[in-house]
Amino acid sequence: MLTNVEHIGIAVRDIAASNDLFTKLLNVAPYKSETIESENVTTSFFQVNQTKIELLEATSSESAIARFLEKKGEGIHHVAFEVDDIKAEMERLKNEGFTLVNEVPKRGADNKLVCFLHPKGTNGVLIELCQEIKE
Ligand SMILES: CC[C@@H](C(=O)O)C(=O)SCCNC(=O)CCNC(=O)[C@H](O)C(C)(C)COP(=O)(O)OP(=O)(O)OC[C@H]1O[C@@H](n2cnc3c(N)ncnc32)[C@H](O)[C@@H]1OP(=O)(O)O
Ligand SMILES: [Co+2]
Repeated sequence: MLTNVEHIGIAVRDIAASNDLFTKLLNVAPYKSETIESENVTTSFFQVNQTKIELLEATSSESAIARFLEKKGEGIHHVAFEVDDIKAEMERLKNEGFTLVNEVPKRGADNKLVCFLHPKGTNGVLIELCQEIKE
């Protein structure tokens, strides 16, 4: 089951400058900054009541964020929904005809397992599913 909008991902060119901008905008500092080598991104997270803003800067030209910035420029990159059982949701959505970008959940930022749905099948919006890792 999809529970809530866990975060909104925003692609930025300069995460240090955007951290300052969003700190002023939201009147709160980021609670976390994390580089995810497997995704070639550096992230920072701001808590806004029940949801979060994730800023994403590319660390390599191979990054999905670098390609997005080149084609579309800075802006909203994805919407992430929290799920209680990511494998069950992936199976359900696949059976509904959605295209999973990754067939196996992968480790994302902020202690989550994540899966993406291709934007070509979701009205042009990249959707992320994420489930908290309980250790
Ligand atoms: C930090 C971890 C994690 C978290 O825990 O929160 C993250 O959020 S990581 C975020 C970065 N990682 C990803 O986005 C991984 C998933 N995305 C992908 O694998 C790829 O971006 C893609 C969706 C499969 C597309 O890549 P690719 O097939 O290599 O081709 P293009 O980059 O050329 O794009 C093809 C096509 O799709 C459009 N597109 C791409 N990204 C988006 C997007 N975010 N929103 C909307 N549309 C998007 C792109 O414009 C191309 O369209 P056309 O030019 O019309 O063909
Ligand atoms: Co994300």
